[in-house]
Amino acid sequence: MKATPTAMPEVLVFEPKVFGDSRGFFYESYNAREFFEQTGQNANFVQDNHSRSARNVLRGLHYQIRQPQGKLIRVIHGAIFDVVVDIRRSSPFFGRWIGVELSAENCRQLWVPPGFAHGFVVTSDSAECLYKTTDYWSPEHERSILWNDPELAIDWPLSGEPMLSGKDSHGVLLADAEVFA
Ligand SMILES: Cc1cn([C@H]2C[C@H](O)[C@@H](COP(=O)(O)OP(=O)(O)O[C@H]3O[C@H](C)C(=O)[C@H](O)[C@H]3O)O2)c(=O)[nH]c1=O
Repeated sequence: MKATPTAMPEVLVFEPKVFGDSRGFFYESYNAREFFEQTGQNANFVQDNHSRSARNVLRGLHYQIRQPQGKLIRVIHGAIFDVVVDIRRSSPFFGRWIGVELSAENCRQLWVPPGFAHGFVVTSDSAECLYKTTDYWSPEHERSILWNDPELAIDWPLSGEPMLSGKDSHGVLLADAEVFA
């Protein structure tokens, strides 16, 4: 598992070693020892999530203001443009975003530590995402930042208007959001 820092160095792209043969392929999708070696963190993942979305579905930008979740995201069908926003006021990257293509094809995974808002848009006909989280879902602590906040100016690869949940249609601007110290 090779880990590559992104423009926000705490956010890492993992590329697993994929063993292909005439039967298909095999790879370790998670290895706690390797995760620690690559991140220096003993992530205690407590929840696995699985979502499926159609093209142009945009989920996000979500975070939990309490019980913030670290997330290890991968795609097992289709492709997404995965976006992370640093919402830690003390960070030199506060208000900055990065986007990474995760797909069943590239087998890449994204490690998003606690302290970031997370979202993605589906760029294939459909996509299935699996992700581990380091804390439990806590709906009362869930917050949404508006996907098209002009201050963030995220360059979403959209083909037309995105398909949003009611919650995501009413996200708040970063300037008005509860953020981390
Ligand atoms: C997140 C979550 C949701 N739910 C229930 C609540 C709703 O009845 C249903 C759909 O929830 P929601 O519309 O919040 O799902 P997403 O829009 O995919 O939310 C996720 O999308 C972005 C990309 C994230 O990073 C988070 O993991 C998460 O916020 O699943 C649960 O039962 N457990 C959970 O952990």
